[in-house]
Amino acid sequence: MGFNMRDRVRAAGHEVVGYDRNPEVTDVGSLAELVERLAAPRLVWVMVPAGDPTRQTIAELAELLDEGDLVVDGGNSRFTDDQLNSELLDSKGVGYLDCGVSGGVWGRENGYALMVGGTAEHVEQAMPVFDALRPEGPREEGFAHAGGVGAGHYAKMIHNGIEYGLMQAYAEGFELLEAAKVIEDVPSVIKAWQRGTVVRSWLLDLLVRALDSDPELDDLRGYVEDSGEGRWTVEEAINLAVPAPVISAALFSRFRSRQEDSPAMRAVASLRNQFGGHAVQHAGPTSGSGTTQG
Ligand SMILES: O=C(O)[C@H](O)[C@@H](O)[C@H](O)[C@H](O)COP(=O)(O)O
Repeated sequence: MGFNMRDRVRAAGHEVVGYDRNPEVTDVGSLAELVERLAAPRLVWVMVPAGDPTRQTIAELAELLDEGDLVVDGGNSRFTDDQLNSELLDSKGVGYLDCGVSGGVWGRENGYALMVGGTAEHVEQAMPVFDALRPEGPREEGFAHAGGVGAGHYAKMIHNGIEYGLMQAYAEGFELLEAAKVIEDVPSVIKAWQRGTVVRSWLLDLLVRALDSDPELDDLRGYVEDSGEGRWTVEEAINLAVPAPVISAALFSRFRSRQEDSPAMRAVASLRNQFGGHAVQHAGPTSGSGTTQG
C-alpha cells in the first residue's frame, strides 16, 4: 500500500524517498539513509504493519529525526498506541499525527480517505501530502481532522467495524439467495441492486465484480482472517457499554469460519441427545453420514 501511496504523492509533484525492506521496491537501504536524503523539515509517513513493526519504526525515527520534523503513522495501529508514539517523538521535538487510511489497492487511482488525529498545526504542515493522497472533490468528503492524537486511528477502527458488519450482511444475503430455489440467477439479482436501491454501495459493487468472475464463489474457501480492527471495535463497545451486536456477530462469524468443526455445536448436539434422545451425527471416516438416536 505504501508503494502505491508513494506513486500518488510523487504524481502530485512532491519529492518522495521510500524505504522498504524489499530491495526491489525501496529507494534507499535504510531509514537513516532516507532521513539523510530529505531536507528538513521532513515529513515521514510510516506505513508498516500495526503493533511492534510500527512501534519499532517510530522508535528508530525518534533517534534519527530533527526538531521540527513530523511523523505520520498511516498504518492500522490501535489508537491506544498513538499517545505513546506521540510522547516519544515529542521528547525529541518531532511532531506526530495518526492517520487512518482507507482505500486499499484501489487508492492509488481513486485516492485514499484520510482520518487524522493530532494538533491543527501539525495537520496544516502535512496538508499538501494529505491533499495529494485524498480523493478528488471537496476535502471534507475524503478527509477529516477527527481530533487530538489517537482520533484518526479511532475513526478508522470504527470505519473498519462498520466494514465487518456491512460485508457480513451482504454475505448472508448472498447465501440466502443461493439457498432459495425460487431464485434462478443470484448474480443478476445482486447486480440489479447496484443502481437505485437503498443498499447500493462500493462493497456491493465489489461483490458484483467477484461474482462476475466466479458466480458461485466456489473458487474460494469460506475462511476469513482479521487483522485486529474488528476486535478493537468490539472491545471498545464493551468499554463504553455501547451495544454493537452486528459488528460483534460479524467478528465472531470470522472466527467460526476458521473452524473445521465447532466444539460448541458438538456440545449442543450432545446435550440435545442427552436430554431428549435426539439423533446425532458421529465423527470419523463416515463423518456426517450416520445418525444415531441417544
Ligand atoms: O479501509 C480499508 O482500506 C480497509 O479497511 C483496510 O484497512 C484493510 O483492508 C482492512 O484493515 C482489513 O481488515 P481486516 O483484516 O480486519 O478484515
